[in-house]
Amino acid sequence: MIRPRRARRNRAAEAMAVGDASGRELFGGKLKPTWGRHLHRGAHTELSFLGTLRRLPRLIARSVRLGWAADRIALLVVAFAQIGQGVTSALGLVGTNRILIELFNAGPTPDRVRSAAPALVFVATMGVTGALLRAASTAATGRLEPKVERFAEVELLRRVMRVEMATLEDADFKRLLQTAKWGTNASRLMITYSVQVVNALVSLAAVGTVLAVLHPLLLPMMLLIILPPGWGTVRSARRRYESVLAWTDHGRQQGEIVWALTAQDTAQEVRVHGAGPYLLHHYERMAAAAEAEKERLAKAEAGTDLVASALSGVASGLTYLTLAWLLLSGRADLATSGTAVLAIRTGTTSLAGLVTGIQHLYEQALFANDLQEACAQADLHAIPTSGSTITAPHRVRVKDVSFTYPGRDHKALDGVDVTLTRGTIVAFAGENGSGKTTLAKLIAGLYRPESGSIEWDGVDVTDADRTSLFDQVALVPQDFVRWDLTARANIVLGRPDIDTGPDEDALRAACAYAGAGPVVADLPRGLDTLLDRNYEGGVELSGGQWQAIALARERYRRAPVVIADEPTSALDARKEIETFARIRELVADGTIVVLITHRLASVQHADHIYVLDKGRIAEHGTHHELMAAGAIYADMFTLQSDQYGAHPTKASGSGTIPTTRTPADERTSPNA
Ligand SMILES: Nc1ncnc2c1ncn2[C@@H]1O[C@H](COP(=O)(O)OP(=O)(O)OP(=O)(O)O)[C@@H](O)[C@H]1O
Repeated sequence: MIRPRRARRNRAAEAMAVGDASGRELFGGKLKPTWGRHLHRGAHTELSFLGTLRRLPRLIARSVRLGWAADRIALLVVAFAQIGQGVTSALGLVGTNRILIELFNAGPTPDRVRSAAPALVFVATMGVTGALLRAASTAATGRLEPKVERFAEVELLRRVMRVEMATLEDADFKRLLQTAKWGTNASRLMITYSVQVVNALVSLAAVGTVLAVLHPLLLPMMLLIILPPGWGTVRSARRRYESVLAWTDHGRQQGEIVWALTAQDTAQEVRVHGAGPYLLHHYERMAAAAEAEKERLAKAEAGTDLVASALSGVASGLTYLTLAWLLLSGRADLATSGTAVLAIRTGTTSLAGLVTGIQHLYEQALFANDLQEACAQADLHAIPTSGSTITAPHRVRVKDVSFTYPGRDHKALDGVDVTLTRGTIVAFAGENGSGKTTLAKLIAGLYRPESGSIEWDGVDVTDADRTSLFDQVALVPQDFVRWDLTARANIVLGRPDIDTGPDEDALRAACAYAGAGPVVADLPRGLDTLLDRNYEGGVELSGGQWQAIALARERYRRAPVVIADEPTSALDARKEIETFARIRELVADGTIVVLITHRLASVQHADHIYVLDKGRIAEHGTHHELMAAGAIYADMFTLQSDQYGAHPTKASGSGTIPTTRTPADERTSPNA
């Protein structure tokens, strides 16, 4: 049964309304990302054909600049080959015209063919030259494109690597960076589309010149015939993009549901709470809507194509009628008309290439602009690499420092004063979120104080060459990196040396120090084992084993300031005690150790303890002094030791977890 048209339309509208309702219920509407390659997708559809044309010179100039920076020779070859192709194409048409003139002359056929022969050879030569130039252009473009992409990518990476942490955490910069990453591919595509556009322009110029020379009326005629298909191409392309965009927004919602139904994170609730059938029900409604939307837009596109083809056909008919009139009225000869038909066909193909080329070029340029903007922003917020040089410090002073994270309204640090002295352990204690890690990051030079100053032997960090500061610091951060690389690379990344490669002796010593020896010995390929089980031959380490590797990395770095933030959180009791003992040994050679841990049994051996509370230093002193004060630290310590069934008196301060005695212990332990 054939349904009436209106009924079919209603069915599609109904399916879309139902799908939209599902989308609104689950996601509040269509999912339009504000990042990445989706941001500018289809942006050219908002631009008129003339608007795009106006932007053309700037877009081409941009590609030329990129190409020039990446590979000048390849760029020159492409330019030469493109112009050459235009010239050969024009000369080919002139030659064709000559052949036709000779062939349409009066006289016996063999004579006419003979006199057309030189022109035939000439046209063939132009054809071969054009083919050679096309090949040269293809080869040079193939060489240029990846270089442009690499050039753009390396430019971005080099800058982002050096940007201040605070900038990296800024929401606007993050968004810009997401889109800019697509700019590297866009830079390559800009070359492709620029070549396409230049090729079409040169070809159109060549055809136009030949036609104008043949007969003044032929040039406007060519415009008449090529404009309708040009308009049709713009409209069709716009429709296609709209279709893709509409489908993509629906598809994205479906993608989210597919993920939710198959992911491990959601598996429990999908099963126990009955979330599975509910989500699948909405998935099916959305799928039906997406299909209806696709169908509707496909029909609209077909209609546009039909109108464009009809217009093009009418224009062609008019043009051929005009040609016939020129011919019959003696205003043009048969050879000129034949050449004009050939030229117009070439011109039509070129125009279609020009239109799509410009559209793509414009879209890619938006991504490339973001890349340029991200590079400029990164330069603006780059970590300074000039200024006073910082060397192994005797004293680091944090003076009245305050700091607020980007996008946060409360201070993470508020008027903090801390002193670190050579050959001592300084511990930061305090509740979760009190500011310990933030303070350590500021000391490591990862953030700049909002107010106050941090001085390394009197040199204000703000005026210093920050790379020289980083050189003095080794980190065992709370969230240390588990590089998906070999065990060797994981340790060597503590102080990578591009020129000399890994120091094997130091590597072994670092493993021994960190207790990573048995971990490495158990690995199938020892230090060369890949620590990523997603790949063949790769293994996954336990949390404690990873922590040993991170500690080995810190040791391999051998820096005069060591910042250890919860360095034993994943270790068992024995390894924890051993690790703290080794960390304490570091001070013997003058190292400054900043220790952050909630395990107060280990903190008690520090030379000085700073207790943070809501971003402020609430109290500080030795373990003994703080226990005697009977405030925050004493409460925390007593709470922890109570868990082990021991009740140290506030003044005695002896922990229940046995520790190894070190020179630092001798200086600070109340039991010494
Ligand atoms: N990258 C960040 N961006 C925004 N806010 C942050 C960031 N890191 C920490 N904060 C906030 O700054 C404050 C201090 O955090 P910090 O990590 O320094 O505390 P902490 O004492 O080390 O905590 P914990 O004991 O849990 O490790 C907290 O309010 C935290 O939410």
